[in-house]
Amino acid sequence: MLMNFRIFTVNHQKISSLHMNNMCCCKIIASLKRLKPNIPVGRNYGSLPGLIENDIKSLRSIINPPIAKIRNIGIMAHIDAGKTTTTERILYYSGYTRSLGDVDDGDTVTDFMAQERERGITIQSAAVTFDWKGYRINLIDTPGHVDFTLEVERCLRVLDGAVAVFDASAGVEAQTLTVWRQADKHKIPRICFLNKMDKTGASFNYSVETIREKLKAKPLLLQLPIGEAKTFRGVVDVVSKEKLIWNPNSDDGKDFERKPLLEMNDPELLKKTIEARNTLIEQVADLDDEFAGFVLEEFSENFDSLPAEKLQTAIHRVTLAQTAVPVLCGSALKNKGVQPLLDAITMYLPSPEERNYEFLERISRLLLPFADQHIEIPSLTAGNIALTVGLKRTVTGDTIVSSKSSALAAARRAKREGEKDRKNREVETLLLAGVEVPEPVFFCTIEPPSVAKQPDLDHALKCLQREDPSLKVRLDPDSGQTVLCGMGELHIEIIHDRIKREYGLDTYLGPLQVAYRETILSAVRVTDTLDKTLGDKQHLVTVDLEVKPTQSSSVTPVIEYAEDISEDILKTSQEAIENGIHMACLQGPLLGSPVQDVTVTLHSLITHPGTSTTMISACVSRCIQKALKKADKQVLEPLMNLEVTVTREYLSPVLADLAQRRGNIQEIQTRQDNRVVIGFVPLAEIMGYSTVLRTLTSGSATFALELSTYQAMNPQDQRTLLNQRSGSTKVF
Ligand SMILES: Nc1nc2c(ncn2[C@@H]2O[C@H](COP(=O)(O)OP(=O)(O)OP(=O)(O)O)[C@@H](O)[C@H]2O)c(=O)[nH]1
Repeated sequence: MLMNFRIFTVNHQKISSLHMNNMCCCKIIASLKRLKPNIPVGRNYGSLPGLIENDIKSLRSIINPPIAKIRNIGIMAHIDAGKTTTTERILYYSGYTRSLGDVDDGDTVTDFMAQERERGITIQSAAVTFDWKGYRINLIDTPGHVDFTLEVERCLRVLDGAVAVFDASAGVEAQTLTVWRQADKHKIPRICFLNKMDKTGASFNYSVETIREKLKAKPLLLQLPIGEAKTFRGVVDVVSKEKLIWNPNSDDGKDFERKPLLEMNDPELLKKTIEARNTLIEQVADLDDEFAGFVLEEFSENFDSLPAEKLQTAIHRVTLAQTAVPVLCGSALKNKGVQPLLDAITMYLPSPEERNYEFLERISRLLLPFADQHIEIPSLTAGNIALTVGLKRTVTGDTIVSSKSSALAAARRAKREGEKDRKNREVETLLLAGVEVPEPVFFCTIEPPSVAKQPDLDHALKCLQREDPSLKVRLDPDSGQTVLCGMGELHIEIIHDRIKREYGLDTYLGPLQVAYRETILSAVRVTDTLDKTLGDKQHLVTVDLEVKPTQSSSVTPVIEYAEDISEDILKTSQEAIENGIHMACLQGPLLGSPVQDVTVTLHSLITHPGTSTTMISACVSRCIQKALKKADKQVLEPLMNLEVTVTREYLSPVLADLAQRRGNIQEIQTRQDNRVVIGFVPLAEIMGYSTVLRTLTSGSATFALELSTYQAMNPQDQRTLLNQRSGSTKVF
C-alpha cells in the first residue's frame, strides 16, 4: 500500500526545511547565478526567469509567485497536430526564447532528445516554465504517438489544465480520443486550439462538429476565424467583439492589430459575431446558474451590453466544472492566434488552488525545469511543478509523501474511505491517480555486445523501466536471454537507441515478435506428486487440481479452493500455492505465451511434514502445466484498432492491401478530401506497415494503431503459426 503513496505531496504552505528565510540572501543569489545553465549552441534564449533581478523580493516572486497566478498546463493531441510548433511560439512570445524553433529544422526547445530532433516527433514530455502578463505558466509538451501513451498519462496526473491541439483540416483524430479520455479520467479542465487554420482543407466548422460528435463535449466558440486555409488572416474575439489581424509582413507574428468590430467597416462580420456571442451567452447561462441569474436580472433584453469580464468569469467556472470547452483557432506555423491562446490559458484554465490538492512535499534538491536545462531552487510553494533528483526507488506512478508515518496515515485513510466508497473525493484529493500501464504487444530479445556488458545492460534497462513502466523486461527461462516487451515497433526502436546514446551500449535486437496469449477450451483435472530428498530431508507433496476456461480477459488466473481444503493448509501454504499457479500460467503449452481466461480449483494438497514451500510451489506449477497440456488449447492474438487517413486516389490500393492482411473494415469516413478507413487488423499482419503504407500512397497517408482486444486465431492460421514456431527457437 505504501508504494502507492510516493510522488508529490504538497501542503499549501512553504516547505519549512528549505524555507528561504533560513538562508542568507546573498547565498541564494550567488547560487542562482552559479547555476546559470549552459545554453545550447544555435538557439537564442531570452533571460531565464530567476537570473536577472538581484533583490530578494523579486527572487521570491520569481520562484514562488502567488498561487492564483500559476497555471500548470499540458499540451496534448494526436501526432503531428502541432503541439511542439505551438509550444515553440508560446515560448517565443513569452520572451523565453529569442528565435523561433522549427520542428522541421530540428531545433525546438521541448523536443530536445536526439531522437526527437531527428524524427521530428515528441517522445518524452518536456516541462518549461515562463511568464505571461504576470502569470507563471508551467507547461508540459506531451507526445502524440500511440506508442508513448503512458508518457501522456504520467503528465496528466500533475496538471491543472490542458490545451488540446487539433489539426483543423482533420478535426478529432484517433489519438485525440485516447488523450481526451485520459484527461477525462484525471478530470482535467481543457481548452481546444484548432491549429493549422492556414492548411488546405482546414475547416473551423467541421472541426467543431467533430468535437461535439466524437468527444461528446460542448464547444464554446470564443473565436471565429477570419478566412480559412490560404485566406486565413486572423480571428474575431467573440467575447469582446474585436478583430485581431496579423500583419502579413511580420515574419514572427508579434505584430498584430486588435480593433473593435464596427458596423461601418465590417457589417457582415459584426452580425455573425453578435449571433455567435448570443449563442455563447445562452450556452454558458444554461451551464452556470450564477451567470444565468445575472443575465436574467440585468441583460435578458440586451445581451449585447453584457460586460465581457462577466462572461469571461462564467466561462472560467464552466471550464473548471468541465461542462463545456472553450474553442480557439489559429496557425502556429504561420504565427497567428498564439497570443490570444496564452491569454485564454491564464483566463480560463484553473490555478492549482482551484483544483484542491492538499499535499506536502519535502525533498533534498529541487530544480525548475526549462526543457533540458534545470535551475536549482531553494524552495517551492504548492501549485508549482518542479523536478527532484536522487529518489532511487521511486517509479512513475508513485506519490511521494513527507514521512513514513504520514504515508501510513494516508494509506489507512485511503483504505477506510475506499471501503466506504471507491470514488470518494477525499481519497482522490489525497492521492494523485496512479498511471494505467497498457499491455505490451511486441517483444524481442536484446543482447549486450559481450557477456561482460550484461550487468551494464541490466542497469540501463532498470533505469529506463523506472521512467517508463510500459516497457517490460523479462528473462526467457529456456534461453536465458533478456526479452524486451513494448507498446510498438517505434517504442522498442527508441529504447534501443536510448541504450546506445545514453548508456553507451551497442546492443543487438532479435526479430520483433508479436506477444500472443493462450487459453484453454476444456476443463481438465490432474493429480501430481513430487517426491525429492535433499540432504537428509524428504519433501513430499501431492496436489489434485482442476483448470477450466472462464471469461475474464485477464492473464491473472482466478483461484478457487474446494471446501475440504482446511484453514490450516491455507494458513501455511496459500502463498506457495498461488505462486505456483501464477508461475505456471506465465508459460502456456503452445507458444510459451501467458495463459489467460482460466480458473484453477485446488481440490487437495497433501504434504509430508517439513516439506518446503518452494517444493509446494514447484509441484502446483508442474501439475498445472500438465493440465494445460491435456486441455484443448487455443492461441489468442492481439487485434488492433486501425485508422488510416488517405487521399481519395489511394483509397483502393490501401483497401486491397488491408484485405490481404486479414483486415476487417468497419467504416470509411469522408474528411474533407481525405478518406478515413476505420477497422480492425491482427497485429501480426501489420508489422512494418508504415513503410508499406508510405510506398502505397507516395507518403501521403497516415495511420494510428491501438490494441483493441485479444481474439482467438482461426484453426488454419493457428496451425501455420505453430508450424513456423516449431521450426524456430522458442523465445517465450
Ligand atoms: N500548415 C501548418 N502546418 C503546421 C502548423 N503547425 C505545425 N505544422 C506542421 O505540422 C508538423 C507537425 O508539427 P509538430 O509541432 O511537430 O506536431 P506535434 O503535435 O508536436 O507532433 P508530435 O509531437 O510528434 O506528436 C510539422 O511539419 C509542422 O511544421 C500549422 O499551424 N500549419
